[in-house]
Amino acid sequence: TRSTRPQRLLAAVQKNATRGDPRSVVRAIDQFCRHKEWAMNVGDEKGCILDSVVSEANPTYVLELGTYCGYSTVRIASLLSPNSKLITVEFNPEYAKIARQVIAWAGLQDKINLVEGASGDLIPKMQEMFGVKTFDLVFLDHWKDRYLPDTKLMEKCGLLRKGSILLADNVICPGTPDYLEYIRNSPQYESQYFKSHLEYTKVEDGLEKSVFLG
Ligand SMILES: Nc1ncnc2c1ncn2[C@@H]1O[C@H](/C=C/CNC(=O)c2cc([N+](=O)[O-])cc(O)c2O)[C@@H](O)[C@H]1O
Ligand SMILES: [Mg+2]
Repeated sequence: TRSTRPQRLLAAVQKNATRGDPRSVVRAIDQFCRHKEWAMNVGDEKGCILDSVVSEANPTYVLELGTYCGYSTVRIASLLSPNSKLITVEFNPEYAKIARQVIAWAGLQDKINLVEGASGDLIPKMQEMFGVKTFDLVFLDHWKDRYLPDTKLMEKCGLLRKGSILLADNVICPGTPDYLEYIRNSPQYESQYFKSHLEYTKVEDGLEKSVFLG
């Protein structure tokens, strides 16, 4: 049977990227998506904004919601300091299988915990499963109608501390109107919009960075 797009993306990584070199993995995926087949990675333009937020936060514990093929997983983990951890959540086993191989090719499997399942089920178990108390940074990039419920769930489970950063992809395209409305009007968050473009296109999109005030 015909291969899937994630399988072709992985093949492009294995063909064009150097084992153990995360930046070459990121570059190989961006080349593939820009010149061969579009895919819903955060991409190179928004990726630079992601890099600056991660570097500035210098987080010890990171949570990513929606691994897909592991592009942003690798991009974030490549910037983390030695004893920090990225936990990434993915409920599609096919995508998880591809992402594990992309992460392994980048040589980042020791920094990353990919856990298969639905965010709504796993968020309440983060403390017991991984010994996490709170997350310093959360990257939201899963189904857009899950951003708000999962943010409220993280608040309820005490996974956010004063200064925790939420960084949300696609707040314009495809758009997360209920999340934006909540987070921009809540006295518990200080938000900032980083205008950019939908990955590999000229369509407007952007990232919303929100600091939890506790
Ligand atoms: N509750 C949940 N728990 C665990 N994993 C979950 C989940 N909901 C979704 N996922 C996973 O997260 C990814 C979904 C991303 C949706 N992004 C998108 O739909 C998307 C679309 C466009 N676009 O259409 O241009 C551009 C983008 O940057 C996008 O992120 C998939 O890998 C999916 O399996
Ligand atoms: Mg996205």
